[in-house]
Amino acid sequence: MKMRNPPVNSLSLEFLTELLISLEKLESDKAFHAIILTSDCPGIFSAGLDLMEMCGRDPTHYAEYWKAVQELWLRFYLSHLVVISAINGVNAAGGCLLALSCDYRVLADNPKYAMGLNETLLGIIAPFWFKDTLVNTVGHRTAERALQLGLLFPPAEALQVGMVDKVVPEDQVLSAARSELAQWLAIPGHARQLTKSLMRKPTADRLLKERDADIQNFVRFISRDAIQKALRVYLEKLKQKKT
Ligand SMILES: CC/C=C\C/C=C\C/C=C\CCC/C=C/C(=O)SCCNC(=O)CCNC(=O)[C@H](O)C(C)(C)COP(=O)(O)OP(=O)(O)OC[C@H]1O[C@@H](n2cnc3c(N)ncnc32)[C@H](O)[C@@H]1OP(=O)(O)O
Repeated sequence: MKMRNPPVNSLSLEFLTELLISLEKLESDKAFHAIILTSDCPGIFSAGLDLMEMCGRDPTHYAEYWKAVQELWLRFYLSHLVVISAINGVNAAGGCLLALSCDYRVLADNPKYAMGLNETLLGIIAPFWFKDTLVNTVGHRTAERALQLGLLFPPAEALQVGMVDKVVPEDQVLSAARSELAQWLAIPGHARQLTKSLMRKPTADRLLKERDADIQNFVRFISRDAIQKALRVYLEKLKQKKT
């Protein structure tokens, strides 16, 4: 699955919906057993959630958007397919969440390709299920520091803290993901799937039990004047970077 939403693969409502539909199609076709998730945007895996979806819109839109974000995470996190990410670019916040929801992560060795949950740098916070997904991957202490500081880890550090499983030269990221896949596909499918569910269901259930409350929290939080201002300032900084 090659993500293509130029220029930065931001996860707009439309793009989230496309990803969901693609995932559902693959999952319902018995011929498919695995996905390699990668990017078609040079140097960028994903810039995360689309800030334009969270800025200057009305509460109904925020609620619809957040429901789609939840849905995408739940579907990827609990997918019965083997999902491996071949991370071939910078990968921020919501994009990093997507990679963390995969079964295995290969990152291209380029110092520009940092990844992490950097929400605090924008003046927002990573929701509890983003946090849980990170804790499940790197452990509590590393997650606590990374989340508070909004750290984006370059490849060597991402490997060291366990955010990714392998770092390879840029031109080998897909072939490394394919080689890894062979090992996962050699395991009897039902045993692997049940084990994945055993490991992940408690985390997913936390959100499933509070889905509506989580949407309301998000809408309340993102609608605050101070948060809207912080997002506008961040977007402005991104634009000014060019001049
Ligand atoms: C008490 C509280 C209770 C409950 C709380 C409940 C909920 C919590 C609340 C909120 C949770 C929200 C969680 C949010 C998750 C996210 O994912 S936020 C997004 C974070 N992403 C980033 O910080 C990355 C930002 N982008 C970049 O750093 C860079 O763009 C890049 C390194 C990815 C690429 O750099 P360049 O190649 O140099 O490209 P440009 O920077 O010039 O960008 C091109 C173009 O794209 C626009 N853009 C970039 N990122 C985004 C984005 N995420 N969304 C929308 N648009 C983006 C950028 O502005 C440029 O636009 P133009 O200038 O060309 O118009």
